[in-house]
Amino acid sequence: MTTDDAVVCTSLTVRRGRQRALDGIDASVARGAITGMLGPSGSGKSTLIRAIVGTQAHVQGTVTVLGRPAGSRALRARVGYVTQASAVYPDLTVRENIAYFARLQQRPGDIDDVLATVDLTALARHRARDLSGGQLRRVSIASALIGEPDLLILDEPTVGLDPVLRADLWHRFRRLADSGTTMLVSSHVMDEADHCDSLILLREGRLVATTTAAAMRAGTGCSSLDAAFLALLTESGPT
Ligand SMILES: Nc1ncnc2c1ncn2[C@@H]1O[C@H](COP(=O)(O)OP(=O)(O)OP(=O)(O)O)[C@@H](O)[C@H]1O
Repeated sequence: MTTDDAVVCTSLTVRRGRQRALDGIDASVARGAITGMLGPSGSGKSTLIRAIVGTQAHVQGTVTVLGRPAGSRALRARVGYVTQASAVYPDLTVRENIAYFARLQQRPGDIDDVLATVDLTALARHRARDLSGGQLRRVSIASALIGEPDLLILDEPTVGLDPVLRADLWHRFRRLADSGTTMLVSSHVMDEADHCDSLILLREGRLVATTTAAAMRAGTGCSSLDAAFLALLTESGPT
């Protein structure tokens, strides 16, 4: 972990009911890069994201975001968070949705720039209720981008999208990272690791590894990332 880290989690444990949804996680997110948070359903990805955003209860350990404790008031304008649930008003147009979120920001970005970033310029006047699932996902992302966050956190943004739309979204995430936005993106699709600069791998609330797709393949001898993940699980032993 270095001063270039946007997020540092130390000994992070979260109890949900009787269970530890996260158990002693030490992990970091490098600035200006794409970090993928990968693991099967129920492995703790959303819980870890909420701990980083500062909305998770029963957090033990420390989570530092952009040099401040997670959830600090000063971070509100600097961290964008796109949840799995849609944050789009169906009766408003695409532009009206983004304009609404812009009004919640002290220093909003330019709506036309944000529309262009997510390729929604041509749909700006369409009502959100008439959009496809992939288009709606881009409206949610635009609503977070309008705050010009330093750190953008996306919880399973590609779930349910076809391969073409998924590839398109990853292309846009890369452009955002190249322009200096730190990206933390969760997924349960191991193939998406190839789009990330570094990886946080989770299983049943525990950290399996912090690694890269190349290191996963080299270390396990598996060309398929699914197979490499399964090999890492075997190496890391039973939970
Ligand atoms: N409200 C809750 N109360 C108690 N336990 C919960 C609650 N929500 C989730 N959990 C448990 O916490 C653990 C982590 O869940 P979490 O939603 O963080 O996983 P995830 O990796 O994001 O899963 P998915 O990919 O399905 O969204 C799971 O074992 C889940 O059953």
